[in-house]
Amino acid sequence: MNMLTEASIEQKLSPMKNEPRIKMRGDKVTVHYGEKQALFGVDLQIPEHQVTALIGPSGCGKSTFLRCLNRMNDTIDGCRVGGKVTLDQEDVYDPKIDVVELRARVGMVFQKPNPFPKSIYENIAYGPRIHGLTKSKAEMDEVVEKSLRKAAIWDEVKDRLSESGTGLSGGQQQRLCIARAIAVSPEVILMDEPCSALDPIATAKVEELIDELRQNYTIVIVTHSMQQAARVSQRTAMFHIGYLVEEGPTDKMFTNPDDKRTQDYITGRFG
Ligand SMILES: Nc1ncnc2c1ncn2[C@@H]1O[C@H](COP(=O)(O)OP(=O)(O)OP(=O)(O)O)[C@@H](O)[C@H]1O
Repeated sequence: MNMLTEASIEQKLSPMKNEPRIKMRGDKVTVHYGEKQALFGVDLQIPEHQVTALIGPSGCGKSTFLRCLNRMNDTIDGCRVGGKVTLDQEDVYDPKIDVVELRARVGMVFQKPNPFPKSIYENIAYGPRIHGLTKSKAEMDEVVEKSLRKAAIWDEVKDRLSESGTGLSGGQQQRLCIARAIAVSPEVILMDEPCSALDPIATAKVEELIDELRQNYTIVIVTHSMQQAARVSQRTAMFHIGYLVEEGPTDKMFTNPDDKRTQDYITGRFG
């Protein structure tokens, strides 16, 4: 009889050494908006504790795919998602899934900073409060401070926590929104062109922050900036008219892509 040793079982079950664990996975993902099909059978793995950049010409389906990962497409009338999306191997479209809890585990930062018209403190405290994550004012103070520190904005706002979040600069507002996403202890953070409304200095700060955040979180970012994808991501996925063209390590995608469409896009020949 062929006896499997403990070591060989371990080898079969665990991923190859140095290979990151796969945090999320899209399997033959399709999306329709009414009659119009926007995604065609997208297979994409999102490795844990890495930044995955989604690139491709306007309208190719990057944001649509991003929104499949935390079911934000559910909020769009007439939008239907097919195929499978998993988070830690759990089907996120399973009817048993609590969507509010899913969106706390898979948080989102949008293109335009969108703080609530409330104090800086309340912007952060709101999520932990509705999810019942803290038991006392002292605990909440700690969550607020930690989240703002992790989003690299604590020093700029610590003396004005009761002032409105909307009074901050655009770059500060975006870091506030990142702090708000962090406050509910997400595992994955989705970012849809998070720097497109920011100036180069604020952009550099947010990019630096993304790099620090990946130690604790898995990040998926949609970006139109090839320089940004190259600077912040470890993996890049190239989309074109609803199809995933190719994906791989960012340095390979930018120096030696397999597909001519990727080559043309990253060198600015189309898009
Ligand atoms: N709410 C919607 N209703 C109908 N069609 C939509 C909707 N959102 C997106 N689409 C269509 O789906 C396709 C993919 O759009 P999506 O926004 O995902 O592309 P994108 O690659 O993120 O584009 P961009 O880079 O311009 O933001 C496009 O043809 C778009 O017109």
